[in-house]
Amino acid sequence: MNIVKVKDYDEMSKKAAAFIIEKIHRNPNLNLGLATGGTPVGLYNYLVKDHQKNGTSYKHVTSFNLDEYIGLSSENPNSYRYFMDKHLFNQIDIPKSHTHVPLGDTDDPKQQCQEYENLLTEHGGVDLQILGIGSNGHIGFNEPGTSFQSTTHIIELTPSTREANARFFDDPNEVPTHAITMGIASIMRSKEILLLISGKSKKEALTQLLQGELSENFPASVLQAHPSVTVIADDEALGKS
Ligand SMILES: O=P(O)(O)OC[C@H]1O[C@](O)(CO)[C@@H](O)[C@@H]1O
Repeated sequence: MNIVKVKDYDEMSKKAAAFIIEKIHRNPNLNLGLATGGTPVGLYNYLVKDHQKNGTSYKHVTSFNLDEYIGLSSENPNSYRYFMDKHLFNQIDIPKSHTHVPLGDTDDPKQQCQEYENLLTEHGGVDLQILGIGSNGHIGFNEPGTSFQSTTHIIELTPSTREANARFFDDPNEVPTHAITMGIASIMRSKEILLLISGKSKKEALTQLLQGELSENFPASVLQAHPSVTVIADDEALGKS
């Protein structure tokens, strides 16, 4: 794992944006894996600024998001489709038809998982996957105990994840109990991974990622076995401030 140490959230976001922009310039047809949550918001702001100022184009990029809450439609402001449209897709020139987020309000979530996994395979997989990490080590919504062999699947969110994500909802009881997430095996098939970690609340997770054993009880530990992972971590996550 290549560890890039930065001062703070802003520097992490800027570095991550530069990393992605360079990949898109090299390969305008990039298959880009995207994450939601608080961590990548600053990164997306920098991608938008760069698109407006320097004209980096996403016309030929295809995107795949990691996950979506079950039961939330794309019009629901808490859905990850809505989040992505708002923070990134509506502000750059990526064709909407090139953007993929699992459908959360489908009648058949199991079928949706299979279709999403097939879509990934049909497109030849993800070239560069952006990841955040939960305090309990989740990547995507793969909670502790998820099989390293898992492909896109339905997951029951842990109380700690629902509690952490309640900050985005008006009422904590509205946080969905289940989500569709790319599996660990789906994530591991990405050719390259960029993991962003910021803030004191992620310090233990980062320590465990770097020093802990490879275990399904800490999903992010699987990244130790991936050949091309870059981690951008700030001082607070590194325990330096
Ligand atoms: O960035 P946050 O909000 O701390 O969330 C951590 C991770 O958990 C998730 O919310 C679950 O998908 C991811 O989007 C994110 O990478």
